[in-house]
Amino acid sequence: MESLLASTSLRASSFPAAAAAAARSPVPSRVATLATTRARPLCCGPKDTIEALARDEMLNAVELVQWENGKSVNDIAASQGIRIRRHCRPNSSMKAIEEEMGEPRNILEKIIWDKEIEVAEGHAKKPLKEVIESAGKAPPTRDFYGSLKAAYRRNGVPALIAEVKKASPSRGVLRENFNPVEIAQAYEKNGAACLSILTDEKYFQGSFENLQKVRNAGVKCPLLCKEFVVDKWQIYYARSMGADAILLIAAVLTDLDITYFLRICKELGLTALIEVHDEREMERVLNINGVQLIGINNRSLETFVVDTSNTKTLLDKHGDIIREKGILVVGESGLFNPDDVAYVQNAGVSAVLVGESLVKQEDPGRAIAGLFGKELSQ
Ligand SMILES: O=C(O)c1ccccc1NCC(=O)[C@H](O)[C@H](O)COP(=O)(O)O
Repeated sequence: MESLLASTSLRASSFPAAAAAAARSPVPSRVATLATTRARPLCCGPKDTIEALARDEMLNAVELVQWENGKSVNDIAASQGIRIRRHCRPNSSMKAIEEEMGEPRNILEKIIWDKEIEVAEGHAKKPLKEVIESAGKAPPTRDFYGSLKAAYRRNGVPALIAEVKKASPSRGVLRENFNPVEIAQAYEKNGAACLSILTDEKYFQGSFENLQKVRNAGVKCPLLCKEFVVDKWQIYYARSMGADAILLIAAVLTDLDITYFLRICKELGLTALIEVHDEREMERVLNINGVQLIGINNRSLETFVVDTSNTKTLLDKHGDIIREKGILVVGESGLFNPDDVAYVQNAGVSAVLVGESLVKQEDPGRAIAGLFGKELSQ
């Protein structure tokens, strides 16, 4: 493949802000050679991302240089501490991919590799242009962020994002008799501020149809599409199926991906919940403009280890800057009782995302009062 920047003539010199930044950049000699560099082929790359961000001068000079020099997506990701690799071969068989790259190193990487193939199939069935049109015709979004803020103020305990979750890779099937609409309605009736609907089929037995069904059943709580986003197609698709918010996982997405996806979310009126698990991811995300909502996952998606002290550790270190920026924090995973909720509330979260401990109960709606030690008002 020819270099993206070479083929689209997106060079620092074409973009005044990038060129100015280049002048200040610590790598002036490399920048100076931009116009003449014959770039190596890219392994793959979010072509549209680079084009759109370069057009709007949102790329800095260093990023441009990286692309111009043919750094692959995986090189750029690794330079940001991202351990999850992309295979970037969505039309190949998994066998061929594994022959080249070895087996996925952990469950998250496995999910992402399957997702790359699944998204390419989605594109083939419903091209991006069509999905964008459908997203444009969807009923307006409801305010996910505002709903969390209001519920926290109203109840004095973290606002609840209740998860409609049938199964998970770490726990297997959580609920045999699974009716997503009934569960969603029970959550809403019992004070959930927002709902999270898992849409991954292979690992969570969820679906985009579940999201659509819940939306069409008249549930008023804003809905988070809980998906493993690797491509903008999924964001438009989620909106077209009724999502009000979408999850973006920092362990998977580069800073550039997050920046670009945030821009798409803004255009669509979607709230983005940016999920972090460790120090490095938190630092990266706090340096990205436009972040409103950060989820701290207590579960490592690579090892499945759940540790609620993760929320406290990250907030002890970054709480001040988070409050200064007006960012809301969601404590995610492994919350089972009022003590767990109080612990993450004291650490500084304004909301919690809870699946297993609710969905496993016979009456998931009634389980909410058990989780908080009191009834929540709607
Ligand atoms: O839940 C898993 O096993 C899992 C595995 C790999 C990637 C993601 C996974 N879960 C997503 C979540 O983070 C949770 O569904 C969510 O935070 C709720 O957690 P819980 O209350 O512990 O069900």
